[in-house]
Parts: sequence; structure tokens; C-alpha cells
Amino acid sequence: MKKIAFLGAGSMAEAMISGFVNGGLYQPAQIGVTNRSNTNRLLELSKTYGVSVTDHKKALLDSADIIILAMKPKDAQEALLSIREFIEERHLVISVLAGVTISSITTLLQKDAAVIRAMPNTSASVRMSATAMAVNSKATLHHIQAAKQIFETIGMVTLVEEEKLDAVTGLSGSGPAYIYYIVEAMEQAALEVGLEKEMARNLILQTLAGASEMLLQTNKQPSDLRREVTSPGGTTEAGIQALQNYQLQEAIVACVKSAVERSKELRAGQPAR
Ligand SMILES: NC(=O)C1=CN([C@@H]2O[C@H](COP(=O)(O)OP(=O)(O)OC[C@H]3O[C@@H](n4cnc5c(N)ncnc54)[C@H](OP(=O)(O)O)[C@@H]3O)[C@@H](O)[C@H]2O)C=CC1
Ligand SMILES: O=C(O)[C@@H]1CCC=N1
Repeated sequence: MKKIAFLGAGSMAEAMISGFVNGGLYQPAQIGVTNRSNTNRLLELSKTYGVSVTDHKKALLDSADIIILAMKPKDAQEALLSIREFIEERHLVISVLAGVTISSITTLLQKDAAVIRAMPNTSASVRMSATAMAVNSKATLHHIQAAKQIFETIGMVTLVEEEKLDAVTGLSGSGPAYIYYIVEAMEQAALEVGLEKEMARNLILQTLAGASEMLLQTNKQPSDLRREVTSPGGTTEAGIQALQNYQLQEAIVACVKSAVERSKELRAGQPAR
């Protein structure tokens, strides 16, 4: 069985580790994790998931077949320079870094390595990630199958051209946060219209899950499903009118486009806006 080494032990690494371990395809013993300096974080991951943790990068990479890069884009250069002498022909490098191109990874590694650039999201921790991945010419069919299997363990995966990955990042990589933001607003609204917090949360979450299932199971367009809820002169119409007054659709389009642009900026190393 393949061994996986994580470079980076933050939110995205944990979401993937949690999905891998809970999904049962990988035993904790097959997963090794390192980070830059936060030993307490490594111990926490070891305690929670049983994975092995180390600050010894050479040992970690020597025992791994697949290396997952999961540090912030701004830390990629330092991280890649610190491992390049340990990269061997057999390694498959998988990057989940927003914005960072495959060619910049191979350039920093100074190796003609097999690299797969993927964009999952944090729903990986409940094995519901929407992941897109792009591959370089060194990646064999075997590598692609291995990466596909990894990402299928934590949700769905689709293969795309690398140039599409910034768009994917702005849409589904960041996407969970947009939905959480809407839930925050619905919770706030619930309080303001006099509903008790916990009951409101249950109603909101079931509404969200139900709407998602309706989209999946009925195959209907979202606009058609929306019309089915909207009685002429009724409550939904009044609510949607308020959303239109605040230009919610335009705001969401601007939100995704802004995230896509930021993904492009990240590879140029531009500081936060
Ligand atoms: N969060 C998300 O929803 C998603 C994130 N991503 C991508 O995943 C990557 C990680 O994001 P996220 O988990 O949120 O970030 P976090 O800030 O939570 O974690 C970053 C991790 O990288 C480690 N790190 C920093 N420098 C190095 C280094 N030189 N060598 C090894 N490890 C290093 C940090 O270690 P230490 O704490 O010791 O500094 C930390 O464990 C980003 O590139 C992001 O674009 C992709 C999809 C979704
Ligand atoms: O916010 C970010 O930059 C990362 C990439 C996608 C989701 N989180």
C-alpha cells in the first residue's frame, strides 16, 4: 500500500487526513505529516488521527510514495527548496496550493517530477470534497489513477486543464466559505425574527441539505426549483425581491471572480489585498 507524506499540517491537510482515515482506504500508519515548526499541532494530529508525525523531512520522504504539498502559497518556495534533494523518481508530488503552477513547482524542485495540482475543499473531512485536478506530462496513468483514488476517498474528483484551476479555486475551493457565510446570515436573521438559536440552526441545515438533495436528485435547474417554491404574491417572492434589491446574484458573481483573480495573484506572490 502506498504511503503518503503531508508537508503542511493546517486546515486543508487535516481535512484530507480526517477523510482518509475515516474513509478507511488509508491506515493511519500509511500517513506521515510534517510542518514548519508547530510541534504542538503535529502532536494534536497524531493524537486525533493516529498518523505519524515528524520534523525529519528526509526520513518522511524516504518512506513515502506520494507527497502532498499543503502549505500556504507564500511558503511554497521555502518548503520546496527544503525537500528538493530528497525527491526521487518514484515520488508523485500532489499540490493543493491555490494559484501555484505545476511548472513553478518543478522549477523549484529542479526535477522533472510527476506533479498533480489539485484543488479540493475542506469538505474533504466529511468525504464530500469537490476536487478538480490537473496533471503534468511526467504523471503516468498509474499516477493519475493513484491521485484519483486519493481524492475519491474524500469526495468527487474531476480532471481539468491546469488553466482552469484558478476558476475552480474561486468556485469550489473557496466555495464552502461562501455557503457558511450565507448560513451565518440566515442564523442572524432567525434571531432577529424571534427564533431560538438551536432550533433555527436545525431548520437552516435541513433546508440546506434538502435543497442540495433536490438539485442532485431531481436534475432540475435551480431556477425551476426556485419557481416551484415561489407562489405568486407569496412569501418567497417577497424574500427574493429583497435579495434582488441588494443585488445578491451580482454580489456572488463578483465574489467568485474576485477569488479567481486572487488565485492568479497568489502565484505572482502578491501580498494580501
Ligand atoms: N483551507 C482551505 O479551504 C483550502 C486550502 N487550500 C490550499 O491548501 C494550502 C494550505 O492551506 P491551509 O491548510 O488553509 O493553511 P494553514 O495555514 O492552516 O496551514 C499551513 C501549514 O503549512 C505549514 N508550513 C509552512 N511552511 C512550511 C514548510 N516550509 N514546510 C512544511 N510545512 C510548512 C504550516 O506549518 P507551521 O504551522 O509550523 O507554520 C502549516 O501546518 C494552501 O496552499 C491553500 O491554498 C486548498 C483548498 C482549500
Ligand atoms: O483561501 C484560500 O486561499 C484557500 C484556497 C481555497 C480555499 N482556501
